[in-house]
Amino acid sequence: MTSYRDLHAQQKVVNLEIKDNILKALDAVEACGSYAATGGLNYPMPFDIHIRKTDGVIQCPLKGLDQEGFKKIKSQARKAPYGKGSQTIVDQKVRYTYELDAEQFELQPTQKFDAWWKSLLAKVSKSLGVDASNMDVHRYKMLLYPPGGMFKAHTDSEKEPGMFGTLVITLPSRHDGGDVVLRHAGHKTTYRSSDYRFSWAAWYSDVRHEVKPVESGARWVLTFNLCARPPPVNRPLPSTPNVERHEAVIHKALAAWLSVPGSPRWPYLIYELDHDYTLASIKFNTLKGRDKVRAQILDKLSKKELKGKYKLFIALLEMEEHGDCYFDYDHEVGSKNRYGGYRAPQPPPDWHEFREIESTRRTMTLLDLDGEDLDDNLEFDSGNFLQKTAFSKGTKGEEGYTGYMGNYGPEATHWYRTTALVICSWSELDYLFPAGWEHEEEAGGGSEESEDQEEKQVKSAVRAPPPTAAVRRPLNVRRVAVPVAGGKRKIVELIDLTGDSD
Ligand SMILES: O=C(O)CCC(=O)C(=O)O
Ligand SMILES: [Fe+2]
Repeated sequence: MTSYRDLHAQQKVVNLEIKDNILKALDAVEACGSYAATGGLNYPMPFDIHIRKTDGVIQCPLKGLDQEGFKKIKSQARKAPYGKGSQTIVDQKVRYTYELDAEQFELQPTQKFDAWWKSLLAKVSKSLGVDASNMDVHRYKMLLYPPGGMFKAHTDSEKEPGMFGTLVITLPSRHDGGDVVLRHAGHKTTYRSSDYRFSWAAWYSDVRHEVKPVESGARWVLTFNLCARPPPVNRPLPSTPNVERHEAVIHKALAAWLSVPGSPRWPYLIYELDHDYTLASIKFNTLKGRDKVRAQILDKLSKKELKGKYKLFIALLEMEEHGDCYFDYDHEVGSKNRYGGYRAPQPPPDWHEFREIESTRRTMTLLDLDGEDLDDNLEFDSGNFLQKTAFSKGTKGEEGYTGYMGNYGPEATHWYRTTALVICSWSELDYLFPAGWEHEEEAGGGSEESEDQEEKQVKSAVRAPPPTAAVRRPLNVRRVAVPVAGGKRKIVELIDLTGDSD
């Protein structure tokens, strides 16, 4: 007969397997890029633009397009058509923008152009998950959107052999509206070119996208065809990442975890992100590359197929290690040298190894995907990390050090920080919020919702009252070791009063 102990041990093995499968499923997302990517560019631009005319050239105003510049460019342009079946037609209700062909204008590079272009293409190819050395980029059109200018939802046709995507560079011209909304496999990305002076966006050709009407000003862009090099004959073109396949694998792995009956399963799981984010930048819509794809998949599953089963958070986590450390008396207190002279104490090194450690792990901030800051300073268990070594990415953290104090040996504190996604089972949210939490229960089940409804979805109000036992401290505290009398060091807390402290 199997004993309770054996059963327990078996369950533990099953649970470890479940955890491992979730880790593998999330790590696998690493293999693919995003279906679309966007980013800002540093001004000034490393090129000038000339528009060719029969009787000369128009030098484009790159400080920002004004009325006069707009008129000049428009005078050389035509209304852009769009493809309808095998025809191209002009219909202002579907597409309203002016266009110039690649032959009508010239980019005149400055000295910095080559390095700039290389680094831009590296960003584009990395975010789309394409090998940069196999990508050619061909200038295609200059587009000018007047107020009211727009382009209804469409996918891009293959403008030349090997084309698999589009790159857009938005040139300096003030405008409101004109957002490009990109949708793929139930996911949505918005490229708000009006937020930048100079910026880029890229997407795979099969990604459905629309340019929302420009409300004021003019939107001025260059478009480029992203092509596979050399044009493949029997080789498939780079294509949109198979987000659905990843989604299915992650769904299965999470469902296995969520269906384990109660304890001893992990009530919440922590997945360390690829990139580092600061308190200011840690938000769902500022996640980068694969972090974003992972968060999008987990978010979608939590709202659809696994609705009501788990809640997703983004967190900035801190591990604090405190303890006695090894001490070199002669080094830090000073000593006599062999000629009877005195050797002055040396400043302690920046980093000390511990003899014994006590460690605690806390959240510095915990946000839901709407950016709502739910709490900080919640203790968490590193056993919930999916990665085998938590805080693995970081190099050495920060150290606070108290030197030799007569009766006491030297002590040090090390702090490490990392950012992570926290996936918490709905029924066990109180493990994460031990002092209790209030929420509007999210209905279980996996009903499909329309995109509009989804956007309007009422925020689930998870509120964690301050933990009673935990000491709350301001978020933007930095602890540093400062020298004090006698060549010693003391840990002080520096509080940045300019930022928002909790
Ligand atoms: O204006 C843009 O950013 C995109 C234009 C576009 O979708 C296209 O030319 O196919
Ligand atoms: Fe397009």
